[in-house]
Amino acid sequence: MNSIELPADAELPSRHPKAPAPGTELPVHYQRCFGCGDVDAGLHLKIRAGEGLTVTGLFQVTEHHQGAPGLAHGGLLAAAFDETLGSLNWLLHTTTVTGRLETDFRRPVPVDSTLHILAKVDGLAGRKLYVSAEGRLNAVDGPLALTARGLFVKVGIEHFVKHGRPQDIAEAVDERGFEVNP
Ligand SMILES: CCCCCCCC/C=C\CCCCCCCC(=O)SCCNC(=O)CCNC(=O)[C@H](O)C(C)(C)COP(=O)(O)OP(=O)(O)OC[C@H]1O[C@@H](n2cnc3c(N)ncnc32)[C@H](O)[C@@H]1OP(=O)(O)O
Repeated sequence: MNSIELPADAELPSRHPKAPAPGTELPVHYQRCFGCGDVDAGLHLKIRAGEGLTVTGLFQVTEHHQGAPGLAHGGLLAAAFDETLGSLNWLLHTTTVTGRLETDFRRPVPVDSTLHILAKVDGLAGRKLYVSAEGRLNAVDGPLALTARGLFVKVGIEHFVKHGRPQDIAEAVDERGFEVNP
């Protein structure tokens, strides 16, 4: 498939009336999520609702996240973007999964950096949610390290029930009654 281009018929969706207020730290959507959950080797992302259709993510890069010596692994950086972009769901009260994610690595990210990620919704066309993000080193206006564009696709809860491992689905149901955006 081709690069992600916002189609001409895409529209900016509305912020859901019950979206978390700007500045609110978003809840963990699933305790065993690699991106935001309580997973030893996970990313432990802290994500907050922003103004409008934006969220901000903080990724503290540790020695456990290396690819090259002293530098963050590119796949983990892409994962941090995937999670932060996915969290835009909280603002729309939708459930989407990543269809396509393009990541541009513009500057190395050293261990001990804090990556400041700003993600936004660019448009919705049918089930396709177009999103983008940038990541800066150590400050919201720090050096630009990564940019990304994503295409997320709306799915129903049955997507997870059908494809997920049964014991994990059961655990997720116990955790939050399968309410995606309570
Ligand atoms: C208790 C748990 C509940 C969880 C709830 C979460 C919400 C909570 C809030 C916050 C959480 C944040 C969590 C973020 C975590 C990070 C996100 C992830 O890691 S997601 C996992 C990785 N992704 C996948 O596993 C998808 C695997 N792929 C699929 O399942 C399918 O391919 C899917 C659903 C993406 C599409 O399949 P189709 O059969 O439903 O639909 P078709 O017709 O193929 O696509 C729909 C449209 O999208 C386009 N499309 C699909 N994939 C595309 C691609 N790769 N590139 C371009 N276009 C694509 C198609 O061309 C089509 O477009 P046209 O409507 O015809 O115009």
